[in-house]
Amino acid sequence: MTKVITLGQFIIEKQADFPYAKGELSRLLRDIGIAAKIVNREVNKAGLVDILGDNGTTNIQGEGQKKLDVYADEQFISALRSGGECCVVASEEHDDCIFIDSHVSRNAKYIVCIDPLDGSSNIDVNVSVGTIFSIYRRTDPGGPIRLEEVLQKGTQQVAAGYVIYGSSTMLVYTTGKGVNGFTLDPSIGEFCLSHPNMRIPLDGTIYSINEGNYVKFPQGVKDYIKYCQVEEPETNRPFTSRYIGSMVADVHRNLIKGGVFLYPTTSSHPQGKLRLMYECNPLAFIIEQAGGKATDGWRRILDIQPQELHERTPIFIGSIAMVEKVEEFIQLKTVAYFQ
Ligand SMILES: O=P(O)(O)OC[C@H]1O[C@](O)(COP(=O)(O)O)[C@@H](O)[C@@H]1O
Ligand SMILES: [Mg+2]
Ligand SMILES: [Mg+2]
Repeated sequence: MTKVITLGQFIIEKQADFPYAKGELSRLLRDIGIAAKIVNREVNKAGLVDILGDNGTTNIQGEGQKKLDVYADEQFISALRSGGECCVVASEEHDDCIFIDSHVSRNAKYIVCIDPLDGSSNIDVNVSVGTIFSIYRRTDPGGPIRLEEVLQKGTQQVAAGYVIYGSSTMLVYTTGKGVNGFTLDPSIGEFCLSHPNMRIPLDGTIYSINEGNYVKFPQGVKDYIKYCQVEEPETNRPFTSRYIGSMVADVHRNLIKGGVFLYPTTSSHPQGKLRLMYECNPLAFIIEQAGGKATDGWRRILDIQPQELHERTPIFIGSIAMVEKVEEFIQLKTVAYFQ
């Protein structure tokens, strides 16, 4: 009988890795786990409760908010507010930071950036969706919180993770010492360690991009897609195209099977579509910790200095060999173009 290790037990156990830890980060991860269970409960019965469809509101991205976007946002913020370890939340669903000034969190030193519900276009059609979170420590504890303390580079993350609400519900996270995955066992209501020390294959045969935008892509990306589709058995090509349309689910698949997820600039999204602070940085931290790579075609995602809360970036993330091939095409094309 394999020993069941719950998320709570694992977090406490791993706390020993951090000599100065006082349990605050552990409690913060616990709070996120609790909110994930509550959101999971609604996702699982979405068709039976009034949680499908549009909320009739728009967020700062100009995107229509889904009822589940708003519900998930409320659950995570309320768990972080009552948990007491978080002093400010930056959420996809709020224009500005939410400063948590409750008596329990007065001395809280953690900052959470969150995409409460990722893959909104898949909510109503019962396809995997997720939650993505990124955690930073305050840089100037004691003083009034300033936006600069939120706009830290991805390299400064102390933890990051995602929840995937799919055929099973999993929580995958890192604190900079490897990546571990936990599956929710509904019979005991606990996330249990199911994927210890996750490693992404160095190479793969899956490419993941919304080819419907092909005409809008930079030439280098178009050339890479053509490269993937060439018949050449020695290099396992043509590769397999897989695109779920929920970043969490596409990146999770590639983490397990190998592959590359691409969301480049397009003529409709000249900066890229996906958000640096609560989509790209946390997933880049996880994939790097699992032995993969994440870039914007030129720079390491984690080295980008954020300027705004909701700024976007192009992203190429996954197996090292595949991401480096994408970079080759992007940089080659660009260099040739300017000569
Ligand atoms: O429909 P597109 O343009 O392919 O975009 C899909 C991408 O947009 C997203 O849905 C954006 O995230 P949100 O759903 O959190 O806004 C990603 O999960 C996904 O990878
Ligand atoms: Mg998202
Ligand atoms: Mg979202």
